[in-house]
Amino acid sequence: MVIICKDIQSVREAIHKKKLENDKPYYEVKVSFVPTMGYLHQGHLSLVSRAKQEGDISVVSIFVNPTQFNANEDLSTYPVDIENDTRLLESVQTDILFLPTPQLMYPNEYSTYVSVDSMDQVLEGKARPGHFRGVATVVSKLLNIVQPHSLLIGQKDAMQCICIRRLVEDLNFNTKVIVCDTVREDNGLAKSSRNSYLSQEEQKQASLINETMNQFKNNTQSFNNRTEFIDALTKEIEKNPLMKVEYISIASQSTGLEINDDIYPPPPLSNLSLAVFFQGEKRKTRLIDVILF
Ligand SMILES: Nc1ncnc2c1ncn2[C@@H]1O[C@H](COP(=O)(O)OP(=O)(O)OP(=O)(O)O)[C@@H](O)[C@H]1O
Ligand SMILES: CC(C)(CO)[C@@H](O)C(=O)[O-]
Ligand code: BAL
Repeated sequence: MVIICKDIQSVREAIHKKKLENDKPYYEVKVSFVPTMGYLHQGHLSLVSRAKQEGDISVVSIFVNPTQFNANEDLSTYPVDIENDTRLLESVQTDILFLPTPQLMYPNEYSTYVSVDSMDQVLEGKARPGHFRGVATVVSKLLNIVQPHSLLIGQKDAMQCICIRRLVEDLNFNTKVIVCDTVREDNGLAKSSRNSYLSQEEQKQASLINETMNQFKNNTQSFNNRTEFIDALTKEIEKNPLMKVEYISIASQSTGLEINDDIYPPPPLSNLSLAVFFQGEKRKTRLIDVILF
């Protein structure tokens, strides 16, 4: 059974007890941590499986972090299903689930924020002002609470990975950051909690995003420069009238900053990432994806 902890003291005690119960000497027992916003899917579970390989105690948090949402984003409607999440976490033998409330994480007098300044320059940071400040703040708090040896995050959120790596290095957290591959549907659509906003038919249409990204990545020689590449990819995706490209980025995998215009084709291992608004029948959904050149 997964141990469910709703406050900071109890999650620290649960980790301490698990360390004592382990056959290894206390200071050799390793804790792996997977922070999430819940409504779990196979992408999240792949991180937990990796966490179990990396450490002796697996801790997952579910917290829909208000500070990383803008006023016009979907904080109030973000999908929640703690019962099903708990079942899924038990199916992969998670040891501890931390379930804080907004009031616990941000009490009334709360006033400290962590900003990774370089994230203001990356396209995802410009598109979501304040978002990475919220991510960096909550991840710092969670790392201080759980004090894990390793932190497992998903490559799908490529700019978030850059933000968290920078944060961990700059603030000397004693934690190894492990970035895990994106888990996809059979048709290539990256698994995401927000896919639940789309119908099955809409998800099928959304899978064209990844298919088109891969086609373009394999055809860089058909374009003279990066502007032509990005314009053509935008046009191709927007052939579907339900899809509107927010941005397409060709960026360094380590900084998230755009690769210089005169460097074309993009160097191996740079990121091709994007955000697309999908106007579904029920609502508009912001989808992101990333592949490597
Ligand atoms: N398809 C996926 N494959 C691997 N990891 C993933 C995938 N989707 C999300 N993750 C990772 O799981 C962690 C928690 O993410 P989160 O709870 O926001 O899920 P999400 O599906 O990305 O949600 P959203 O739809 O809101 O973007 C993050 O490190 C994220 O990168
Ligand atoms: C890392 C994270 C849990 C911080 O709230 C969130 O941004 C997410 O789920 O990717
Ligand atoms: N996985 C990303 C969380 C967010 O979009 O806020």
